[in-house]
Amino acid sequence: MPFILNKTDSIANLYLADMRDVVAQRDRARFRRSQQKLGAILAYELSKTLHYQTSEVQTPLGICKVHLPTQQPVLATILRAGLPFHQGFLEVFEQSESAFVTACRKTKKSGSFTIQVDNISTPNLDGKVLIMIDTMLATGQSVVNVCKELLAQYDIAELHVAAVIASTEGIAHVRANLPKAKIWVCAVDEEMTSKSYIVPGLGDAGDLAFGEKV
Ligand SMILES: O=c1cc[nH]c(=O)[nH]1
Repeated sequence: MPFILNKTDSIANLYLADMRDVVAQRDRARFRRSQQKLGAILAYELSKTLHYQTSEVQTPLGICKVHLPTQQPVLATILRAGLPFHQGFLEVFEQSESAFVTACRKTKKSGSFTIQVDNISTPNLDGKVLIMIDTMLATGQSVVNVCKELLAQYDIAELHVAAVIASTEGIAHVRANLPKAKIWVCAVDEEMTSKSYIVPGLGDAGDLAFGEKV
């Protein structure tokens, strides 16, 4: 089962409502900030499932036993929409390495499309925990295609997929194609338009954060 943040009431509901609000969205700095905050909150929730080991810290007054993560996950995102969400994760996993992906839609005459992964810039992922961060998990095709390429190249220890809003179809696609991935989302919406925008969703996350693309 995916982890769904808004199943429990918290202040995070406010940031998500802000991202969805057609008037508040006119302020793109606010839109990016809300997304960043949700990234940090989801990263904190996810951190509870990582591996920890006991260690010792010398304080000015003595030695304190602490329980620390054994590694920080690698944070991967798909340009450009995922950048503010990725930044939120990076605020929590401050020492993480990052991977960046460029991908684009190849639309057919019928209106359907496939996702072409153009480039992946990544550190070595062997033995690492990877979090694939994508703001809107709509069809799930981009995330699945990128993760499959990475899984074919590296022996990834643990795979997580994180999104602000996911469609039910996107979640089903990830679960069917990446059965070992753990899914982390802030909310799930039921519907999609014929152009694969999530409904009610929030619109085009990349355009809202960075300006309308031509
Ligand atoms: O609703 C959607 C779906 C994909 N990408 C977006 O930015 N919004």
